[in-house]
Amino acid sequence: MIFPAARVALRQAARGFSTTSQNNAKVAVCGAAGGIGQPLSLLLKQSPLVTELRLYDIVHTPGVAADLSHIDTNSKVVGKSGPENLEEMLAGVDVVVIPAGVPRKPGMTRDDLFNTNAGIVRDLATAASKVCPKACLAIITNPVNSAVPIATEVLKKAGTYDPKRVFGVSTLDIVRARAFIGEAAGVDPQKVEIPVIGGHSGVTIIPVLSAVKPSVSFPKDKIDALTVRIQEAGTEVVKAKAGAGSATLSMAYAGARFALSLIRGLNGEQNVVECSYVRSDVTEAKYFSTPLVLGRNGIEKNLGLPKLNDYEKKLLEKAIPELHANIKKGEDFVK
Ligand SMILES: NC(=O)c1ccc[n+]([C@@H]2O[C@H](COP(=O)([O-])OP(=O)(O)OC[C@H]3O[C@@H](n4cnc5c(N)ncnc54)[C@H](O)[C@@H]3O)[C@@H](O)[C@H]2O)c1
Ligand SMILES: O=C(O)C[C@H](O)C(=O)O
Repeated sequence: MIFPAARVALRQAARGFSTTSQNNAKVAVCGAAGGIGQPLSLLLKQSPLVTELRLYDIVHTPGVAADLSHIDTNSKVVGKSGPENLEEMLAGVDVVVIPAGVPRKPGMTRDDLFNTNAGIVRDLATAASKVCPKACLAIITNPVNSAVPIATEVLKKAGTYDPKRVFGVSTLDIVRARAFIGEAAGVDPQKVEIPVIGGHSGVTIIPVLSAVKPSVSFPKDKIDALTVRIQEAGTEVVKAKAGAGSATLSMAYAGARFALSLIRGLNGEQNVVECSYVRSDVTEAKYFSTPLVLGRNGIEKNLGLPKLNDYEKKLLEKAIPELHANIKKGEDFVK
């Protein structure tokens, strides 16, 4: 028996190209000179799926671009600073990755970043709506739970909104869950599969430990500890960095994984699945992260809620009011 994905690959091979050889993606990174932006750009520069990398920041971007452009991979790198160059950097790109904005310091919540970062996301989405209206937006900037509604409202006003193309990047929650579960269960984290659903802050982060593959069974106290650690992992890093910012390297890894998955989907590769915080009717919350099949138009299919046990249903109940409040705050900012 030939599986559907294999059948597609065979058909494409017969037509003279493979699913991964259509590497013609133009990617813009906004916030490219920052703690996340620099290593994220490095990882994208290393990928054969990226043919052009456009780097934008309010400072230092030409230097980062000059540095990266000396790497011997087959992609062009350009970088410009300052709002007067933003539209040029975004024009016609396929994917815009946004790690622009301030990070947390110890004692702050992600929501405390709203006042500074909301305007940054609004302005970047406004520029994208003008010069790359078909691009997929991957928003890393916190608070993600409010930033995605902000970008959505901006694009709606501009008449360019496509819910299949606006993503809040929650991939770091998956990456962390795999690392912590791998460590706890004594298995290779790369072999661990787990959906982390909901949003990207505290109680809105819902690791579905009952769905872990390969199946592992943890006692109740371990499930509690793992759940809280995954929910509070960002704060763990903020505390450890002691005022020098939040996760940057693991976020760059996660951001690159998500951006490259988007490109693989856009290229027509089959069965590319990632969890991401998107417009959703899966729960009462207008935006919610669930596993998504990525394809030529962004979201190909929302795979919906995984089966939840009673413990996970309680986590979901706790997450919804917080998500409602975060979403409303983002929407109200643009209205
Ligand atoms: N989604 C996640 O899982 C996740 C993980 C880690 C961090 N974050 C968030 O990512 C953001 C960036 O974190 P960081 O550690 O890279 O911060 P950073 O301060 O090191 O870098 C941010 C960069 O954004 C730039 N910037 C500021 N205003 C801009 C604008 N208007 N246009 C373009 N660039 C602009 C700054 O000049 C800076 O270079 C923060 O909001 C942080 O909370 C999200
Ligand atoms: O915790 C933060 O402020 C950054 C990010 O959202 C994270 O999860 O590491």
